[in-house]
Amino acid sequence: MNTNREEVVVHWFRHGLRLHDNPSLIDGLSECDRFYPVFIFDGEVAGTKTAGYNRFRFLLECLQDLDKNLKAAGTRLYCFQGQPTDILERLIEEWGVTKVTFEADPEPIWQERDRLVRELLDKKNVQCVEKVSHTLWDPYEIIENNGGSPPLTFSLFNLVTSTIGPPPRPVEDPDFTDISLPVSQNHDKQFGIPTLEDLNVRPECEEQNKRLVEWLGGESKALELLAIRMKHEEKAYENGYVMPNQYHPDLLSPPLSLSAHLRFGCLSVRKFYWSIHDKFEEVKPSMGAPVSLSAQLMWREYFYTMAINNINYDKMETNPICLNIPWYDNPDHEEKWTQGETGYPWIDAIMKQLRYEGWVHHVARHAVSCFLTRGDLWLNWEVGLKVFYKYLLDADWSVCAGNWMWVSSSAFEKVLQCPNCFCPVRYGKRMDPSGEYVRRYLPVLKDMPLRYLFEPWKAPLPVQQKAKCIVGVDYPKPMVDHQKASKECIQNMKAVKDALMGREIPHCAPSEEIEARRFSWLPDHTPSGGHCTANFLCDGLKDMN
Ligand SMILES: Cc1cc2nc3c(=O)[nH]c(=O)nc-3n(C[C@H](O)[C@H](O)[C@H](O)COP(=O)(O)OP(=O)(O)OC[C@H]3O[C@@H](n4cnc5c(N)ncnc54)[C@H](O)[C@@H]3O)c2cc1C
Repeated sequence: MNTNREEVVVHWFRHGLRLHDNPSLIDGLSECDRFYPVFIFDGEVAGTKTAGYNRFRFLLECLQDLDKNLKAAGTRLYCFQGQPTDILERLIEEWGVTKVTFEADPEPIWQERDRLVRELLDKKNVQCVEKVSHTLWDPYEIIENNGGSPPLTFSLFNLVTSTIGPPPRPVEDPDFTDISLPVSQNHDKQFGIPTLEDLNVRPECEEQNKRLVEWLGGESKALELLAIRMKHEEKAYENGYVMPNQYHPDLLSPPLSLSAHLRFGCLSVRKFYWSIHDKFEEVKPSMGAPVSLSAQLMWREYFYTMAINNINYDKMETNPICLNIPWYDNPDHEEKWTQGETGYPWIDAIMKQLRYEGWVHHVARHAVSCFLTRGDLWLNWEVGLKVFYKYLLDADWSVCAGNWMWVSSSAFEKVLQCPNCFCPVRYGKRMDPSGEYVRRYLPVLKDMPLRYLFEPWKAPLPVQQKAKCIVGVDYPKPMVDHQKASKECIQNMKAVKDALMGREIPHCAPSEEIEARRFSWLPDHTPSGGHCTANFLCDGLKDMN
């Protein structure tokens, strides 16, 4: 403890909305006399610039839960609105702040904000402590260990991280004892968490208020879900497989995903990683964890690392790792895709679930992103990215852009080698064999017989009449003919590929085909566990080589 001056610490929450495994918070509480936890709404923090209603609501739930947990520890969350430099400058004067701590925000879109804050703190002679805990490793350390640039392939990425060693284990829980935690009588009025109304955020559609699947933000919920998820993982390991959420895609049950909680940092990614690894060791002692055990978390890490020095990572034209593909410009098609009015029930159900609830399964994301880009509509992936940024609860600037570039063949694959696209009819039938998912999100088709559910335009008129759903009146006709559209896309892709022939492009890529198949979820099995011949794929470039 510094005996000469009172140590007054502000811990500035941005992401990392949790008390557990929070190294910068722990640092703030060590040698501290007076402590204030702060959150600043600056119009951008934690992705609020692009967030729609559901993600905003989720963020406020995270803050309410954080406030509740801080209250139990004897303090409260102090919320402000304004520019971080202005707010912090004011707090330095008013509270006599001597130290500011925060979790490093690894994405380049936050770098200018944090540079300005560091500059201010330096000028004011206030200590600044920033620690990495939103990712498993420090992305800069990975780049340094790869000779100064991000590893271009996923296998190289894994190799480099293995030379660094396993990620750090979670740190201890914070201890607030013997620290002055001032809270004013008027706290809620002065520093309370704003409501959605205060922030002028309203639902985009009425279904958002009667969601079928309830996603709740916050550390308490995240830890509860983690415990459920670990039981699910344990069962999978006992049955001889890993990555259960991907292995048996379940579109209907209550969600077991933690991606939104990871995105806001109300669950520590290191806690998740070590929970999985320790559980595997417990179930299969001395077997050695397979690489695939936490491969999904490694992809998250990979995309963060690839993006950290690339401010144009979410763009096509100015992004050095992204191929410039001459996509079509068709606002009418963009709108139909966005609204879930393509006339393909599998695609439309996914787009509705995305807008109503904010989360859709990985296979569903693949289906709609492939349909928008290289599969059918030949529209720029940036269009889809914007929609995902708005509606996805887990929308991460770098992870989302990375996945879009991948699916659209713009990066992260051996240049344009992806031979397949998904058939929006057969893929739907395969993933939703009972049709329950489509019926849940498209009630207009609830009485359509299963035989026609995924292609209702083929139903004879009396069948449509009986189902009270006339195609072209109650439900749209298909906006494109998939057979024709996908052939056109393949021709377009071939033209792009020919134009690139012989040019050396520094390109990010998976290590090999198995990995690409795993990433795209081109499975060997069906949701019900049976064998899958992958007949939902349309052959593409491989036929043309
Ligand atoms: C077009 C498109 C956009 C996507 N945008 C996002 C996004 O903005 N944010 C996001 O977290 N995921 C995104 N994903 C990846 C993936 O769909 C979700 O992470 C996954 O569906 C979350 O489900 P889960 O938690 O059950 O995954 P699990 O299989 O349980 O994986 C555990 C965690 O690993 C991470 N992860 C899993 N798959 C991926 C992946 N392909 N890339 C990077 N990280 C992954 C997530 O944090 C996830 O919670 C996107 C995928 C596609 C095809």
